[in-house]
Amino acid sequence: MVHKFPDDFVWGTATAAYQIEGAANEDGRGESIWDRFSHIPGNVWNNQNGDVACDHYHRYKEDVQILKEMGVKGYRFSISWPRVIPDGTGKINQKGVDFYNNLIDELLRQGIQPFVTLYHWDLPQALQDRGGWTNRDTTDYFAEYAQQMFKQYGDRVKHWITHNEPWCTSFLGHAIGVHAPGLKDFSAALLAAHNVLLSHGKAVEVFRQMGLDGKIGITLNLTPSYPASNSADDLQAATISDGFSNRWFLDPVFKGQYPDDMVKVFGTFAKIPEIQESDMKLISSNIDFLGINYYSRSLVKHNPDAQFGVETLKPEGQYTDMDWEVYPQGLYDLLLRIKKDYGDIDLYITENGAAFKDVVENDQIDDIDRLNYLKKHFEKAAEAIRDGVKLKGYFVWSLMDNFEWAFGYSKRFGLIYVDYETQRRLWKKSARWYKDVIANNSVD
Ligand SMILES: OC[C@@H]1[C@@H](O)[C@H](O)[C@@H](O)c2[nH]c(CCc3ccccc3)c[n+]21
Repeated sequence: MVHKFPDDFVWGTATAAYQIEGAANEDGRGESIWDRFSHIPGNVWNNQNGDVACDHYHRYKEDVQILKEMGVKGYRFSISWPRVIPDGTGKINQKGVDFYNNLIDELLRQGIQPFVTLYHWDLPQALQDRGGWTNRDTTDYFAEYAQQMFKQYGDRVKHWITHNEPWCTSFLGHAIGVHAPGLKDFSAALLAAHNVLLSHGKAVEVFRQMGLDGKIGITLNLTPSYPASNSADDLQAATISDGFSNRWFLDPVFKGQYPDDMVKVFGTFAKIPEIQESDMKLISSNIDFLGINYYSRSLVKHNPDAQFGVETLKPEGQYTDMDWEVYPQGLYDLLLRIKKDYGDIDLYITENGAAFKDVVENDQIDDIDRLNYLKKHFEKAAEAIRDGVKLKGYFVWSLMDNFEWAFGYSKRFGLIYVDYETQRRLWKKSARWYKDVIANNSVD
């Protein structure tokens, strides 16, 4: 069966600064918390780091040429805050600003819409030294940074994403500790989450005050949670899992309040952040779209000995190289739920993709697992649109293989294979297939 997409559907690919740029110490770039974190032995697989990555800082024209050949309508990338404002506040680094000017101009020259993420986890280390996201002042530094970026690029960039995945910034970085800055303090994580959300609200306020034409939103990683049975205990476990993964961020952004059930759950063992009068109104400032990063689902059951009384299961089925279950139905269910529970707002899939082990033979990469993963998820997206969801675009994670955070370069998500020895880019089978999907604007 052929799944057709709307005429103006924005097919794209996504990347992030620290994962692809390299040039970590070049042209005045300041240190980020991921530079610091990745250089501490033990934090990243094989002690790898983003010093060079895909050398995109020097190869951006070649990479934009690949986007052009692929026929993408949009390209989602992030700005490295310490590359443009090395100390996080104050002085601008003109060479850093020029890099993104050149990238944006190159994209527009090729007829590709830039979708810009302001924060994709690479906080300037200078701000971390002052408390980072646990310091409320950082929300003002973020608003200052956002204002500078709107001023520099707002004439050409029409889609802005304030934050990529506040859940990861807060919980992976401050509670679990596997991401920068590597803290293991749940109260710090809740405070960081609040300040990240507040900084989002302050940036939206600045964007509106500047009267720019363009749209602004936020990207959340969302994981639909399913109960292992219909028992009251398992249903409650799924509700708690949904609260931790999704509603802790969706409710403030769209309803201007934290979910009561989760305040009670978290409050039994952690400090709920002080919330000032205007905070929730700012956090729930009207946005133009929601970016959704979807990868997989959670299947859960009640277990009194597990954290929050929730045990995550591993059902039979196919798994990616990240050990994430392949579950396309979760994308459909998630999209319909967002519309039902949070309103009929424009949605973009700002990330979806899969890591599988790639084998290169005669410069060919027959990544049929990745191709089939994407095909199944595209089909579910088409069904959601058919059933009334305002899905406006889809960005595949990722354009090319890149630095996969704590997994280093050991996990490949790219449509394009990167040979890190030579920096050669090779089209995988999935990239050629994606080119056809875009050209036909349909999946069959
Ligand atoms: O793990 C693949 C990608 C990352 O490379 C992106 O930078 C990041 O935005 C992103 N988010 C997710 C889903 C949330 C998640 C992140 C890290 C680890 C586990 C789950 C997957 N991904």
